Amino acid sequence: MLCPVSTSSMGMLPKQVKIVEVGPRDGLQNEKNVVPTSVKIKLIDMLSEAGLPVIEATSFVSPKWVPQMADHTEVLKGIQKFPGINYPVLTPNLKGFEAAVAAGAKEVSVFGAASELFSKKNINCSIEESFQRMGGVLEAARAAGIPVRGYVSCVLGCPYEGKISPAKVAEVSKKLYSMGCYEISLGDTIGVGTPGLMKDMLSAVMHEVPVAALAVHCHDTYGQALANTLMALQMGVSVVDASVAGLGGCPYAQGASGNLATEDLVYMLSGLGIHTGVNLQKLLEAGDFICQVLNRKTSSKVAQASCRL
Ligand SMILES: CC(C)(COP(=O)([O-])OP(=O)([O-])OC[C@H]1O[C@@H](n2cnc3c(N)ncnc32)[C@H](O)[C@@H]1OP(=O)([O-])[O-])[C@@H](O)C(=O)NCCC(=O)NCCSC(=O)C[C@@](C)(O)CC(=O)[O-]
Repeated sequence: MLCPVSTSSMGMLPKQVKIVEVGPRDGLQNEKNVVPTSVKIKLIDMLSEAGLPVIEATSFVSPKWVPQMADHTEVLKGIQKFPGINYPVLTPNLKGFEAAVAAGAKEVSVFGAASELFSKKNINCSIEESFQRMGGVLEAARAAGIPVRGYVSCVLGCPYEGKISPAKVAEVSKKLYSMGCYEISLGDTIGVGTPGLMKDMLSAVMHEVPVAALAVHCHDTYGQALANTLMALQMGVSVVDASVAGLGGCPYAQGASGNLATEDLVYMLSGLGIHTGVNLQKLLEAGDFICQVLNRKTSSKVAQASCRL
């Protein structure tokens, strides 16, 4: 069993971090070969066993756009629902929301972007039009008593527009928060950010949205995901998205690679004395399971190191 070495003081850090596991959705949506539904269900059940408090199970998007998520209903209905664990799903529009609710979803996420071009590529509409669409989902969710999380993509850079201004990220985040999203997840979709950029972006967003309602969602393309996450934690963020084995990538974000590996995040947080409630050993087993099925080497450094022990 791995034992992270504890550090002494790291300045202001949260005592507890909520990890949002996005592997079954963000991690698998970009896979070329169809991942069997039974494998997705087993992965989610193993992640539940590992104690992740939130597991994003699937997405109710158009199967023409993301074929890998076409089995959303079977996945959501097939998983074991552990008490105290949330299983949110992505819903881009009312059609997706209604299908998600019919399949038993108790929480949904809407997703927008701070980049016009990315918005167009990912959801086929402008940022302004996306507010209308998300507004429809939020209204229906409010009536049904379903909490909604909001994603903002490209917060530290866009594959099509390049640099994105912190002011634009703050504007989109403020809008989603004011429309009723209880939490805003800030996505470095293509993993180009560095801690300095994270600090500037978060400083701008925190003027508009309370830090308690913010989460970070870092991809690791340039190996910066853990450093960027630590910067966010030092600024008071206490919700972090991560993906088992570092799987991930958005099919509509050129150059996007895997997310921050959940195993690496748990190891770091444990070493900092920050509570997550996650059992690292069971998480490693879940990562090992999905990597074997996908015939893929894990991207988690902690998982790689644990194999050598
Ligand atoms: C939003 C749309 C649907 C617009 O797509 P569109 O083509 O503009 O939509 P439409 O309303 O014209 O519909 C086209 C067809 O799709 C169907 N359709 C329409 N909606 C649904 C639905 N919900 N479920 C099932 N089917 C649907 C609809 O019925 C119709 O079918 P047809 O008449 O041609 O047979 C499309 O662009 C889409 O599904 N995009 C999703 C893309 C996606 O999933 N991207 C990855 C997730 S975001 C991400 O990964 C980033 C994140 C969150 O992780 C954070 C980060 O890292 O930055």
